[in-house]
Amino acid sequence: MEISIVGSGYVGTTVAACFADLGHTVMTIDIDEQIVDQLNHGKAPIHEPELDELINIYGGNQLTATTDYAAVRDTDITFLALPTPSNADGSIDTSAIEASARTLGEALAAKDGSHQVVVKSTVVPGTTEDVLYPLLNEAADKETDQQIDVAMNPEFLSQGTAVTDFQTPDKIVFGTQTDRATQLLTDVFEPLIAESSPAVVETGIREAEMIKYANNAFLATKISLINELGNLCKEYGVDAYEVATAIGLDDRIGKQFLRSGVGWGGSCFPKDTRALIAAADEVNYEPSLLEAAVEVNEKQPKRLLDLLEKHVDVSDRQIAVLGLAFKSGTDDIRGSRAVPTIEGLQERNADIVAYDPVAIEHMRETFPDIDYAESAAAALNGAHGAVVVTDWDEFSALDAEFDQMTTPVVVDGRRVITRQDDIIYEGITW
Ligand SMILES: NC(=O)c1ccc[n+]([C@@H]2O[C@H](COP(=O)([O-])OP(=O)(O)OC[C@H]3O[C@@H](n4cnc5c(N)ncnc54)[C@H](O)[C@@H]3O)[C@@H](O)[C@H]2O)c1
Ligand SMILES: O=c1ccn([C@@H]2O[C@H](COP(=O)(O)OP(=O)(O)O[C@H]3O[C@H](CO)[C@@H](O)[C@H](O)[C@H]3O)[C@@H](O)[C@H]2O)c(=O)[nH]1
Repeated sequence: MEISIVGSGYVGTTVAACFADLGHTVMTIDIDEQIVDQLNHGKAPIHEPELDELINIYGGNQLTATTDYAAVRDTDITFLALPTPSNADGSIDTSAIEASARTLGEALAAKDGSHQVVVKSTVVPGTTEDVLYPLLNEAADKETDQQIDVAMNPEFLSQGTAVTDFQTPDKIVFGTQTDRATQLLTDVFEPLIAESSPAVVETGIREAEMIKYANNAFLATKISLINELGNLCKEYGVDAYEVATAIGLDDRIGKQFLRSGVGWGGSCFPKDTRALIAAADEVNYEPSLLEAAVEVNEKQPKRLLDLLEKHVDVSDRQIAVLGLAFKSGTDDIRGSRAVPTIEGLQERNADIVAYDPVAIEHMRETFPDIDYAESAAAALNGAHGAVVVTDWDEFSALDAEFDQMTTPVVVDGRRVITRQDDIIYEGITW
């Protein structure tokens, strides 16, 4: 099929590459000329395992990029992968997706017949039908029988494993209002369904929008619950990871997302939990549990620093921050727990030396005035203490590097450090 995708960020680029790999011809549209240029030259604009290879194969041929929305007219279906960031009150800022819908509608005015638009962005229930549908159709100004149809197909990929997640999903959700939309989406995903047999959920548009938020709210709350239990375990001298492994054997609980630590970050959990809380406020519902999940999450970086301060006065002392990305496998620092950790260290007047294998350049934009090291070893050399914020594999291999610290105090927020002899080692929940 001929598919267009508007927005070439983490979701848009991954989906574009994977659709091309399924045999479709893909046209991507973005306002950022540099991204467009990179894609056309076979280069991935973001750091994501396996993506470079796919973009290298398809970029510039089966997958082409442009800034011109007119390109959508040559395609059968358009996916919107635009950002939906937080407003100050936590609600979603739909300005980018609304602006895009208007431009898309205007471009589709010159297309004969109807067109299928599918929202992949995370939007609160009602956005697709009540906001985007009218915008698209007002801009397109088509005959009644040629109205642009909308559908919602939420995305569940995780950064760092985006390509694999997209190629082997647990489920695919089609939120539609017409049989034609369901059929078109089935045609798009048919090769993937044949290959990996995911559950296919056919539902309404509002349900699809809510499924995405419910999914993320559940996972974020699950981590906050294990963090709360973990904090309690630590007080009792109990290893939270042993407890988590045992409770995870109960199928009703499940093994995944039970890694306690310095908390959840990323571009989705913080934004989506806040959006759901703000949406609840709109309908006068008080989401106490979600609010508590956020509260627990916000406290974890402080707990990490309190543990550090148990052993070392950080003021005017070199403190190593190991890991800046919000999780391993990505250079994304959005919502990273490294941000409040660094802020807390700054408030305590520490001399921060931070290291991450791929995310330093992004963090430098947020914290231009702290020092960055080229390796974990360099960050640890001479440090009075270290905090581990991201679960990069390479931190597990650290050993003699700790001997180069002035005082070897290591507070692990992710349970990745394996050397624990002859250093002062604290796990956040163990
Ligand atoms: N990042 C994830 O892991 C993930 C996973 C599932 C769902 N989501 C959701 O998907 C959506 C996109 O997220 P993302 O992380 O890919 O965002 P992103 O910020 O990485 O990418 C968005 C892209 O849209 C482009 N853009 C902005 N305005 C535009 C316009 N008017 N026309 C064309 N292009 C425009 C930007 O230049 C950028 O390249 C969000 O709603 C997010 O919540 C994200
Ligand atoms: O047991 C765990 C699992 C994760 N995390 C943290 O939780 C955050 C989010 O991790 P993860 O969910 O793996 O990454 P994301 O890329 O943010 O993916 C989430 O957000 C995406 C955007 O909505 C969804 O599509 C995915 O399904 C959902 O997992 C990270 O800071 C992790 O360190 C923990 O602390 N403990």
